[in-house]
Amino acid sequence: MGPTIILLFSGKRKSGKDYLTDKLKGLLSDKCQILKISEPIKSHWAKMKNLNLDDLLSDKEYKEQYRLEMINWSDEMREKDYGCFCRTACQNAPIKPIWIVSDIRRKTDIQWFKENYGDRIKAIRIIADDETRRKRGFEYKEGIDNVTSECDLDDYTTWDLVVDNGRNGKPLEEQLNQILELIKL
Ligand SMILES: Nc1ncnc2c1ncn2[C@@H]1O[C@H](COP(=O)(O)OP(=O)(O)O)[C@@H](O)[C@H]1O
Ligand SMILES: C[C@@](O)(CCOP(=O)(O)OP(=O)(O)O)CC(=O)O
Repeated sequence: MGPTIILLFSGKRKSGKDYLTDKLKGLLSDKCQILKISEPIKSHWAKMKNLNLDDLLSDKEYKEQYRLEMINWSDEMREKDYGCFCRTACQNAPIKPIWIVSDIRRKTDIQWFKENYGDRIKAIRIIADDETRRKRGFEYKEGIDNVTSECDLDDYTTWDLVVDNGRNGKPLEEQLNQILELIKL
């Protein structure tokens, strides 16, 4: 059976993917499950390097030390099987009416979900101005912020919804209601 709708969230570092999806989870409660494509990547890295997985999964600075090597390793894996991390994230997920995937980063992520879940998916882009991102702790890094991991969806145009979570954004409640409207369609 699987979920009836899958919300795919994409956005640059510190745009607010985890923030908004956590708030959404608070509204949808046990009708939804948050999935992270980065979870299997970070689990592998935590095991390989004996790292703290909870800290890797948090928004702490800790994960930034390992981001580049996780990007490079995971890109090598995707070369062989572009949906490997999407598949792992989904196969471990409990079946709920709504899945929220909080960290879509590549066109191949969207491609895999379209191939496997068809018209049940809704793609949502979260944007935030650089000043706001910087206030949230973002620092531009060459080799991180100018590569596929952060840029592959910059030219993707067929979003079901774009949410501005920056200084020009609507109040949080309005942002969340826009997303909930997608679920009703
Ligand atoms: N609208 C907002 N209001 C207040 N704090 C926010 C908002 N959006 C994001 N944040 C905070 O900014 C930081 C980065 O947000 P996060 O969701 O972790 O970004 P991302 O997952 O896109 O990297 C977090 O500390 C989060 O709590
Ligand atoms: C190797 C990664 O999966 C690490 C992703 O870590 P997070 O999902 O924690 O990133 P942000 O929340 O945007 O800061 C990125 C990738 O290219 O797959």
